[in-house]
Amino acid sequence: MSGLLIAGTTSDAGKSLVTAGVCRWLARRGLRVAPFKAQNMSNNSMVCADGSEIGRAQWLQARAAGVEPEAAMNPVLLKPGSDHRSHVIALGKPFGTLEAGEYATGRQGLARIAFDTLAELRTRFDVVVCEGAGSPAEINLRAGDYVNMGLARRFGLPVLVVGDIDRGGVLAAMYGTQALLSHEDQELLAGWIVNKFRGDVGLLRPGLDRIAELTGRPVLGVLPWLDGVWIDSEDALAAAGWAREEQGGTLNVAVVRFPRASNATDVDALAAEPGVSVRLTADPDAVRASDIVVLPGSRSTVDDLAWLRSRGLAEALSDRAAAGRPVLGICGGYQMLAREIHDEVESGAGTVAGLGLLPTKVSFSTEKVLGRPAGTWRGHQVQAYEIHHGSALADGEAEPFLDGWRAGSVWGTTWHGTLDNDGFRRAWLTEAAAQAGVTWSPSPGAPGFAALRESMLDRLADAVAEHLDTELLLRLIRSGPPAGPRIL
Ligand SMILES: NC(=O)CC[C@H](N)C(=O)O
Repeated sequence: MSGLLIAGTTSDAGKSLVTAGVCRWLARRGLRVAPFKAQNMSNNSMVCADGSEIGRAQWLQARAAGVEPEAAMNPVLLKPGSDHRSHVIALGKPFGTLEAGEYATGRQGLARIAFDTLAELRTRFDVVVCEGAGSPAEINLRAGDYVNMGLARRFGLPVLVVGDIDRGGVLAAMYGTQALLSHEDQELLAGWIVNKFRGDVGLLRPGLDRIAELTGRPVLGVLPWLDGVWIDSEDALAAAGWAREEQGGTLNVAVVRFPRASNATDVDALAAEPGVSVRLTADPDAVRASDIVVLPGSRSTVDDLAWLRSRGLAEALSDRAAAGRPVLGICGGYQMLAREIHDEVESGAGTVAGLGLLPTKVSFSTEKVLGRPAGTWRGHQVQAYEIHHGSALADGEAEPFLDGWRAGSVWGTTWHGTLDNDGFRRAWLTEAAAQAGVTWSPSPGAPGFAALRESMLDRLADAVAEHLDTELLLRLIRSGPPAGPRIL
């Protein structure tokens, strides 16, 4: 079998979820499927069983495929720490930093790693479904590209391009994408998928027919907008799908929108809980008014702490703590709650004062901690993962809370993913709601979070089966790009 590359006309066209749906659809047919993204830029990541770190989306796609997530599925992960600098993870482990200007020179070695990894992965799986990044029409990046057409050229992969009709301009984006590609690259372009469609597909049909005619490429199908399919977003907070949905709960949770939020998928499980409304905010009044406030992880703890202060959010958090209203800090957010932070590693700032809401001191070490710890809280099992350089030590009296501490209404842990554990999440929410003076209890019979994720993956695979020309999809995967296609 050959494989496939799923690219997009834009970022956020839905490539990750379409890839997840295709992975599950192929797995249902009894094939051994692996997802692959040569290079991901994201601060939402996951720790695999072997201790390697990969992008959250590839972890989800591996789950969709029913295989164990591993470093090879996302050999290069760039985690932006600022607008100009990314922390590079290669094959699941720290690999230094890359300045924006260094991409051209720094990338060659990374391209080699990605190509070697895909070559090896292809020997172990029946099909590898590759996901592109951004858009292949970013021709300014073509020379060093190893994620989009550069990857497809190297492996002779047929490329399907996903267009986002919800954003508008999808026909122009499809045509324009092809027109901007070189002849060599157009030869690999095999067809189109229209994504996130709401309404009557009959109205769209003449446009689709015309685009197929003009481009000489078939439209494999139109995937509908799927409500409720949003968890495990690739972009930290910015694209959190639940932020776009009406939730209408009685327990209000505010999640502080750090500029460098990381692993913010932690709050997905709160947004999925019946009776809970989650909002992203940078507004001190919202932080004061909400029942519960979550400080998520951060790729740049000290910088995001300074941002917090500059926005008046630090004061709002202190007021909450003084009034006994709950605040939960997770990893970077937990570090900020400390009395003091010593960091010569991530920010190089030395010693800075923390918010002083937990009796802890944090110090950063060059050694990165990657792990999948487990524990219990009030008798509930908790499976978690951790990704950090900074560690907190107690500097006074507090009640143990997972690996961290609780002092009054302020809770903190380095562990991510704790809220995915149904028993723990519901017990903690009940206790935090009581601290906030709100009566909230879990809805009997509400699905667990893992079951919700599974049903989301099933809905994606069902949409692939129902709306795409799956015969053509299989033919492309087996036989590669079409022979002699039209070149614009
Ligand atoms: N995952 C996180 O929130 C990381 C926190 C912090 N940036 C650290 O590396 O320690």
